[in-house]
Amino acid sequence: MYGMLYESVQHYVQEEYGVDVWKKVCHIIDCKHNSFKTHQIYPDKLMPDFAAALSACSGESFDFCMNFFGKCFVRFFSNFGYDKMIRSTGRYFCDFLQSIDNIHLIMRFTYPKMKSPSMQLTSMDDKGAVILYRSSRTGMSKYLIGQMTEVAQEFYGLPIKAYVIESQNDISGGTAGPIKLTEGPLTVIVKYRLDFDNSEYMAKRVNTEAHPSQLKMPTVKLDVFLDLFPFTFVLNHSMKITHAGEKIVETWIMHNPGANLKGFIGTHVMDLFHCRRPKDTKIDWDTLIQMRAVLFEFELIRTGHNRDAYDAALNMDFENYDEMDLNEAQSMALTKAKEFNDAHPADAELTAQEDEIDPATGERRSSQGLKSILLKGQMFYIKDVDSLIFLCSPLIENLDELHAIGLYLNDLNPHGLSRELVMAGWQHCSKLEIMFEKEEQRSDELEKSLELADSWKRQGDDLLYSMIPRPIAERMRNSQEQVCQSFEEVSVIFIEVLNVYDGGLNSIQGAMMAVNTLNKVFSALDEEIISPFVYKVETVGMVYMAVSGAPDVNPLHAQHACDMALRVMKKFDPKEMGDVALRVGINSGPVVAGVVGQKVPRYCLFGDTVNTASRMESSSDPWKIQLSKYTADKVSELGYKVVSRGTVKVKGKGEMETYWLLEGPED
Ligand code: HEM
Ligand SMILES: Nc1nc2c(ncn2[C@@H]2O[C@H](COP(=O)(O)OP(=O)(O)OP(=O)(O)O)[C@@H](O)[C@H]2O)c(=O)[nH]1
Repeated sequence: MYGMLYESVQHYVQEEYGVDVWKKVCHIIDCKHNSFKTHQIYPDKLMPDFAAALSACSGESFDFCMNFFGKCFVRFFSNFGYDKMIRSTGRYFCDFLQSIDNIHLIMRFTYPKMKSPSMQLTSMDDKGAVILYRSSRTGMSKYLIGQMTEVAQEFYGLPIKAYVIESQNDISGGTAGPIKLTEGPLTVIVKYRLDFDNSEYMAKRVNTEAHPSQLKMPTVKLDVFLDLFPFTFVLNHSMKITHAGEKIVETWIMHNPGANLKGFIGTHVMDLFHCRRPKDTKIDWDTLIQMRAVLFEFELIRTGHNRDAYDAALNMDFENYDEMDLNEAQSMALTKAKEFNDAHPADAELTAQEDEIDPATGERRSSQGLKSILLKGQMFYIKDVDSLIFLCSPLIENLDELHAIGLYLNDLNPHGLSRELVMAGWQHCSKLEIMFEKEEQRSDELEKSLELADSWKRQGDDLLYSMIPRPIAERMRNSQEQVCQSFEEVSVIFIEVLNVYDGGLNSIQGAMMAVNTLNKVFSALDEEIISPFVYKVETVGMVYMAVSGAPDVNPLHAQHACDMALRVMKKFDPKEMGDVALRVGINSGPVVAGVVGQKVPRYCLFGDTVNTASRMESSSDPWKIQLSKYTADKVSELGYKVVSRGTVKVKGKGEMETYWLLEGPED
């Protein structure tokens, strides 16, 4: 179903129930769409699913929610100016009720893949009317009640009471069944009674029927009608075609090469046509008499198509002909007809061919993959001949379709609007195509720039998170607050790379070498940073600083710091490092952490714990891990092997008892 219907639901649920309820509804049905595009098609089942979810959130019934959604749609489509179209259907609500089908028909250019429902006004009286609704969707019957109620109130100031009097295949509640194109559409039929004050409209109708001008008109010969409407046909009580306009007969011959020219007149209408709209209508005298106010669409059944064959067939009698007299085109027509009948023996008697609906486009496609002609019009009863005449025009959307049917503009009656429709459709389509292409291009460009923005954002985030821990950065982004946090206890690790710079080489070469070595070692250390257990704080010169227990509080910070130090030592083989060596120091204790600086902001740690950890490193030995007593005590209880180094004179700290970390509990 087109996104416009879901846009209206999202808009008004948010407006009337709040954004949080809408989010909850989407969460309940696991709807991933943040918004809906008007002209994009979404699954039908979303509508009843939204209703069921809103019913669960609001406590209203499912039917109430579907009814509410129908009202939302009517309020919403005014944004597109469609309200003008509703108001222009007629003075009275009944005029509107007779035009709903036509509204959808007109909309088919804007919504080319629409599978719209059909609605017929089957009877009316002073106190209201009866509407017959047909759809290939289940679960929408209360949606329509909401729409009709809102249109009556909004556009006609008319309170109505609408209720279902009969229904087939409709389910209120639960999820709409999918439209099963392969097994033929599931047909939902619902008959509604609409109670409202219809007396004024009925009074007006009576006047119209008895209007003096109607009574004085002289009778008109049927041929005049058939000239004025060359695609028209006349039906008798048994639904056989008794008369027909010349263009419809010509088109029928063209589309049915080899058919008996006399096969059109006298044949049952349903042997020659499919009734496309209203869907699944029983074609018999009583029904058509009742539905004279309804717009019908009949599609000509075709068994093939060949313009030349048509020309030839026009001048030959397939019943009796002499092979010798045939001209080239006629023998081709004959051959074509024979080939076709041989290839389609079942179709030879012109049985109705089940044209598929192409699921992708929703278009009518006959077996030859070409379009069939669609006639749209109304049934009128002609008392003088006690027959029904189907006054119609071909519904042709554009020049391509006109050609595909084998017709020309001159075949269309000039006084009708068919020609304008074709040209407008063609211009409209070509304009629409241009607009759609532009729109498509714009949305592709938008898609690309969004992707680019996304990747820049990711790169920016990666850069930011390399300077500031992600949770801190997100806190700062959300609240713009300056982040400064104290931690009761963390473990700070300092690792220094010794003898990187070889003074023997000239300064540039030596520096290049140093940078390469440093980069290799620091990258290897980066691999041992396992978030959220250990966080890299910074590198200053040859010194690499990390912390466990901040920004993510972690009671096992001492173990994680020691584990990282032990992993680092195992990562390097002193024999392969030449003069280069590593020296590690760890200390635990309280720190304050915060982001400092506007340009290139840094996440820094402050406090004596840091200074002491640095001293543990600077007073350590190459390839050794020196722990403060506090850290050593914490980890030795957990199986880590430490050995006292005795007391060490530490700058700024005086005499300190320190420990070497030898191995972890698993080593
Ligand atoms: C005037 C503007 C209108 C527009 C542009 C419009 C357009 C549409 C569209 C695009 C759909 C979705 C069909 C699909 O995706 O296959 C739809 C469905 C529907 N429309 Fe309209 N419509 C309009 C007026 C109305 C009115 C006034 C009514 C009834 C009072 C109505 C009754 C329905 C119903 C019941 C459906 C649900 C589909 C179904 O039951 O199968 N529409 N319409
Ligand atoms: N990389 C790094 N080193 C730090 C940090 N805080 C303290 N240190 C080092 O820890 C050592 C001890 O710091 P302090 O006790 O303040 O001594 P200082 O007088 O500032 O520094 P010295 O000149 O080394 O004595 C110093 O070598 C500092 O450079 C820090 O946030 N990052």
